[in-house]
Amino acid sequence: MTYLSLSGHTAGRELNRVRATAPLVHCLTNSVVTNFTANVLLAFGAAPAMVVAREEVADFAAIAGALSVNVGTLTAPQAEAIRLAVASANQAGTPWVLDPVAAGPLAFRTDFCRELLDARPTAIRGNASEVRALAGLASAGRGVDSQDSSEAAVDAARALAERCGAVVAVTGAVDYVTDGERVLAIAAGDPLLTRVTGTGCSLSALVAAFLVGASDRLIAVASACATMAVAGGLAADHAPMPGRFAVALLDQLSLIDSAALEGALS
Ligand SMILES: Nc1ncnc2c1ncn2[C@@H]1O[C@H](COP(=O)(O)OP(=O)(O)OP(=O)(O)O)[C@@H](O)[C@H]1O
Ligand SMILES: Cc1ncsc1CCO
Ligand SMILES: [Mg+2]
Repeated sequence: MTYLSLSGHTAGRELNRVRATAPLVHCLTNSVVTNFTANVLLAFGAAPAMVVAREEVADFAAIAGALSVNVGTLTAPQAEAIRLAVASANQAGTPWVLDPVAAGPLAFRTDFCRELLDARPTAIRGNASEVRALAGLASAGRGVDSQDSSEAAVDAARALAERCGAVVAVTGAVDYVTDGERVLAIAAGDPLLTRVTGTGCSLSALVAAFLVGASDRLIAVASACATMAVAGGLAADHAPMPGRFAVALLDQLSLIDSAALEGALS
């Protein structure tokens, strides 16, 4: 398969577009990464709000710019709140992102993710095993092959995107972002991004921010992925240990600009 590459110029234009509006992102995320996710959005220049009560989520999802849903520490009450938020987002035309943390081996969250796929997320952002698990659900036995390769992950992402009408980002050493037809590859980042909790989860919230007002959702999602990956690479240059890296990542998310993206992406 031929992958398209995201130009630094395009990603930089998207970055400027998002920063200029400081979009409000409603996050229903897991308890491990809630604080880090809020800090990632704030550092970049978006506005987070972790409104979680079932009594409030529907009202808030209708006025937020975007909604980010993450099942990492899913509980039955949170699932109920997510249902209400997603229904309200869909009714209001608010874009929403699904982060299917650990979908596959655990029945409760996997069944819930299946239900959420039927509610048609605007975008899905997960790692390879999560995307392959969801694609297995979505294809209902259509047989996404089981090799552990990035090609299999891209096949799974495309199958999932076709089935749901979502843009799917499958992240790892290289991020692949697809709408089922086009596939953009982003080769950036640093392995330290995997040594701190919540980089993927907070990227999903950043994806939500980039979807607000986007004219091309594939480009918007890919640009969010590029922003996190390039900021991660710059942070690793400054702080090559996990603790300092986590802090440096926030710093680089605040410093990153279109010139940095143009310099880092071919
Ligand atoms: N081996 C790697 N080298 C460089 N960058 C990586 C590598 N693995 C992941 N990344 C980057 O790390 C970020 C998070 O992606 P990852 O696939 O690890 O998410 P995740 O598994 O959902 O994370 P979490 O659930 O811990 O939040 C992305 O920006 C991705 O590009
Ligand atoms: C460590 C962990 N456990 C549940 S969610 C989470 C954060 C990474 O997704
Ligand atoms: Mg994750």
